[in-house]
Amino acid sequence: MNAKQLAAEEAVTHIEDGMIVGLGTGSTSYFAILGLAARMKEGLRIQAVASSQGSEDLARQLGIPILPFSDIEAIDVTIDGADEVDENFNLIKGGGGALLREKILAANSRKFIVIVDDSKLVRRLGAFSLPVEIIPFAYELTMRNLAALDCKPTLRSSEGKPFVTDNGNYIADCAFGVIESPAELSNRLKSIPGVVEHGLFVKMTETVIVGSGEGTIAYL
Ligand SMILES: O=C[C@H](O)[C@H](O)[C@H](O)COP(=O)(O)O
Repeated sequence: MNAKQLAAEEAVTHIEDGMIVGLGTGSTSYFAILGLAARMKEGLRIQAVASSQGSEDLARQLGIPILPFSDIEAIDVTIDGADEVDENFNLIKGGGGALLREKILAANSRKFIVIVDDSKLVRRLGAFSLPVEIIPFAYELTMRNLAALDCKPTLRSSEGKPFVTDNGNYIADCAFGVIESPAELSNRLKSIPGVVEHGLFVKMTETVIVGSGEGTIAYL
């Protein structure tokens, strides 16, 4: 079993009958969705909400019931991956472009479990370019304002065209280098008109499960 799958399958053991589960996005969350479906075959009863169309489609294919958001008050547990995790449990997310919906789910969850392989652990965030979701209107100006925060923004592209998120927006991948203060940068990013959301998750989780290539699982 690979490191991502190890972490994902451990996270799935936290899920109990009757829970509403938030489904993350990405290659690690993929294993969590598979693990939930496997536990449902053994009798677990859950309902889910998804952080991307891709995760929703996968869950439906596997028979996991998806609820409309109008039907829920809160999410019991969300399980999701991350691109970087620092020693204070701050995260960079959005490598797959799903950061906005992921952050909405995480912010509305009683428990947010982060699952990663050990390559994602860093002392300080920033080696991974920070994904920032921006609206397409005048995106060139928004990217100039991002650059003024002392980063190098690159418009994410896919097959020669701008990558478009599930929300119809663009992603600017911002190379900051070491991020000294994630909380301060978060506020500065959110004050730029045109920025919808960014991939810094500051103090949003208390549970990080790490799988390693050696087959071990650790709780941070
Ligand atoms: O937008 C994507 C998400 O934030 C992912 O959870 C993150 O990029 C980690 O992805 P993976 O599990 O594929 O490394």
